[in-house]
Amino acid sequence: MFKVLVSDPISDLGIQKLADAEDVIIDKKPGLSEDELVAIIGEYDALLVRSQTRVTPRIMEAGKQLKVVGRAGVGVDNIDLNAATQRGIIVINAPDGNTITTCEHTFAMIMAVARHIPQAYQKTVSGVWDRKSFLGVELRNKVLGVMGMGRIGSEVAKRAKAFGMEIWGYDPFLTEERAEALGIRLSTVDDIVRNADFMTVHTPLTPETRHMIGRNQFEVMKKGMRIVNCARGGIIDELALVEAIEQGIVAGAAFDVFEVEPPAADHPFLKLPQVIVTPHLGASTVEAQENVAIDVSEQVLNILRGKPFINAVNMPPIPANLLNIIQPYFPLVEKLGNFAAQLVEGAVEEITVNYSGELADLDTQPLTRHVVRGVLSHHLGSEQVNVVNSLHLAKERNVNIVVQKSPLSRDFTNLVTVTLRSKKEERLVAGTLLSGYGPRVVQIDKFPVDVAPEGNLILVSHNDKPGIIGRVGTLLGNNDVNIATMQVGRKIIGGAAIMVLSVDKGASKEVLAELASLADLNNAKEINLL
Ligand SMILES: NC(=O)c1ccc[n+]([C@@H]2O[C@H](COP(=O)([O-])OP(=O)(O)OC[C@H]3O[C@@H](n4cnc5c(N)ncnc54)[C@H](O)[C@@H]3O)[C@@H](O)[C@H]2O)c1
Ligand SMILES: O=C(O)[C@H](O)COP(=O)(O)O
Repeated sequence: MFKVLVSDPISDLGIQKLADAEDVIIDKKPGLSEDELVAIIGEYDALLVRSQTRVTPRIMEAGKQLKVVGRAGVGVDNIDLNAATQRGIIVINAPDGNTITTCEHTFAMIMAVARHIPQAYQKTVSGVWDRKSFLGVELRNKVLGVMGMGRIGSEVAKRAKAFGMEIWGYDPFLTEERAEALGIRLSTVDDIVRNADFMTVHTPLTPETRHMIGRNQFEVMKKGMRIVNCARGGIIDELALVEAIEQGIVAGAAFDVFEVEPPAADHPFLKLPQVIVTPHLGASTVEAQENVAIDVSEQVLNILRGKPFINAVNMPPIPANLLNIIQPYFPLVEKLGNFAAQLVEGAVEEITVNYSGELADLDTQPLTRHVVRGVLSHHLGSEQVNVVNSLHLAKERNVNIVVQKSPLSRDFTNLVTVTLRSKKEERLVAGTLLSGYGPRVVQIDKFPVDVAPEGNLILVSHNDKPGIIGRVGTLLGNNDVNIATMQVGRKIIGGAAIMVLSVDKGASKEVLAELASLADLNNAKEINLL
């Protein structure tokens, strides 16, 4: 049974599928402090949050069973991604579910700041009929600067065009072609602050975007600018904005998000009549909350059940078409890594993965993560290592990872070769996915073999001499070790050879030692690939 803790208010309808799953128990405990979370998180496999819960390193540390933190929304700045990656905790978000809702809120803010709607409402309900103080401006023919042309920024731009606005956009990934397709002008931050009548920010908060609109920008800003922030507090320097309002540079501002949330009671935004505020409501619609909760629940369920998932933010995304091709290789390559790790003597210093054949043309990084997981889990345990932290753990241990690609594969359509180098030796295991037969190990060191990488295997290195197979079989039989299959590989008659036996149950250390002491037998090793 998987236990899931929901620590923020998340749509009940959205998490219904998770709640209905027969292998999941959900506990809803919104509003817990960090200490309270630390005290209970140890019993949970998954944590579902919105933006309120700060998922700190302490919480991750205490979450000994925690496999996934699901963010029902976009921003993950409340989750310590480094701590999650180090512990192999997958962090996923729901990036698409609240795009339109947040775009619509942004537009509501643009309209409200253009027409003083909240201020006028307040005065009217207080009994004052004031038709003079709230002269607004039209949106038509005004320049709207959009910083960040991602999901929300692009939707805002589309709607602004319908209002007859001219859109100037800035985004490091915005190309001339895309700008043209969107019908907007590709600009810079400087162009926008100098020329726009309205400006709206839709970037994440990063070291680069923190205070991207600050004193320097306000100094050169077009007088009478109206500014909207429905993205993240801190993209616009709040104190510099207050100064710019007081100096008459900025005519109005609409903020949904703040550098510190909730803002202190004496925050100048709450006093200035030119500033309108909402309490981080950008994503707060019935539809968006259902969407993000459904998206995140589905992925959390996939992760808990060991199925493929999308939207992990602490590992690169795998496009669906690539995933379809490489997913069947995940178990194979992980087993190759694990096989090689059990073969090699001494601490692994380098893992070389060679992809040949059709795989060589693809992005193989997800496969490499699985290979490394297979290698490291031999010593660190499969619970400790997963595809999120495998590369990180290898780097931490100074294990060098080399990836090679050879488009031509002589005997197989696809071949993955894993070579492990330690101070003592270098060992190689290669495998392929054979249509109709599944994963096969087709080479061990220099010897061609054909072995299914599963269960208990005994690997014997010996000299190719008559009678060896019989002696090995008799010894194992006498010790109640039943041989299911046997493969012998050699390069030349009478030379060095290997024997790979799949056995129904593992052999004891004593039996392996006895095997190794047989005449013409050099080594016997058990490989466990359960
Ligand atoms: N107020 C809310 O409730 C609410 C709801 C949803 C999203 N958000 C926030 O809105 C923001 C945008 O969300 P999104 O879904 O559109 O994200 P997105 O990832 O689709 O878009 C962000 C864009 O910002 C761009 N960017 C990054 N650095 C930049 C820089 N220095 N200058 C200009 N552009 C830069 C990226 O290239 C990207 O295209 C995020 O901060 C998100 O957390 C807020
Ligand atoms: O990043 C987001 O998705 C928004 O900021 C929404 O946050 P919320 O889920 O706390 O409303």
